[in-house]
Amino acid sequence: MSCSLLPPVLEARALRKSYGGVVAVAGLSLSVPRGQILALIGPNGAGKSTTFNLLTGHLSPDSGDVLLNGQSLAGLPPRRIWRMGVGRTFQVAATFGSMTVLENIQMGLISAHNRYRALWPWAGALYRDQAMALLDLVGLGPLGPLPCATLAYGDVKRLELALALVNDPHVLLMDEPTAGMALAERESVMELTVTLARQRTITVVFTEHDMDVVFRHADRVAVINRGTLLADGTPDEVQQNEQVRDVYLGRGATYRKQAPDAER
Ligand SMILES: Nc1ncnc2c1ncn2[C@@H]1O[C@H](COP(=O)(O)OP(=O)(O)OP(=O)(O)O)[C@@H](O)[C@H]1O
Repeated sequence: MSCSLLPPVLEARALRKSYGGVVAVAGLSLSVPRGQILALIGPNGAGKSTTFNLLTGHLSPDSGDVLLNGQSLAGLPPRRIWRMGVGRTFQVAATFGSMTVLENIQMGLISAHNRYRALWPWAGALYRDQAMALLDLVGLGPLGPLPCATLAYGDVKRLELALALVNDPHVLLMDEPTAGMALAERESVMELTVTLARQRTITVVFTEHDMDVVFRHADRVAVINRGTLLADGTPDEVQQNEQVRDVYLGRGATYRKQAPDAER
């Protein structure tokens, strides 16, 4: 996908953030066009999570700005940014274990529609059909009545993906979406994410330590090192970048856009 011809949905402009004496993000600029799937990679401590938290408003930059569809998000609280269409999933899934799978999605929809005053059990009827449709979308329809705490880890990540869709986001930020999963599960969750993102033209930015996942699914890869962009381009360009190979990927590594089955 060509980056330059499409207008950016999300833009980071010269972002800087320090924690005391530690400079975590050191003047980072990045522009993400509509519908693109961008992987943000880099060594431990490079500044990926801090960048994510700056993009979602969970952290305020020391300087610089974040723009959504050209509008500055400076000073806006995370909830407001979420309402503007920036969804997020976390490294550790955030769900209510004591509620059923279906109720979790209903709670998300109630929150997205600002219906907080609706009290359970009366609220149990609210947004049921929409919640079921979202569960079906991520393949969890039959598990709707189960307590969330009983779900397998991969299903919790699917539930989290459905939860991220309750406010119909333009942009989805995913912090290590496949962390802690077995290979087959990683592939299926990532394929589902990409399929849904393409169907709904959602722009996805994800961090990931599994390079097979990154190079198989990303349209574009941005490499962060010491809080700045070391490289930014197509998966092939980034893979062939000498500096990236030295600092992060290693000299011998090659990753392909190919299904794991085809490699066995
Ligand atoms: N709350 C904090 N207080 C102090 N220093 C922090 C804090 N959060 C992050 N840092 C430091 O900022 C730098 C960037 O951290 P960050 O978590 O953004 O990197 P990362 O690329 O996400 O790392 P990882 O891949 O290990 O998750 C690191 O040096 C880290 O130790």
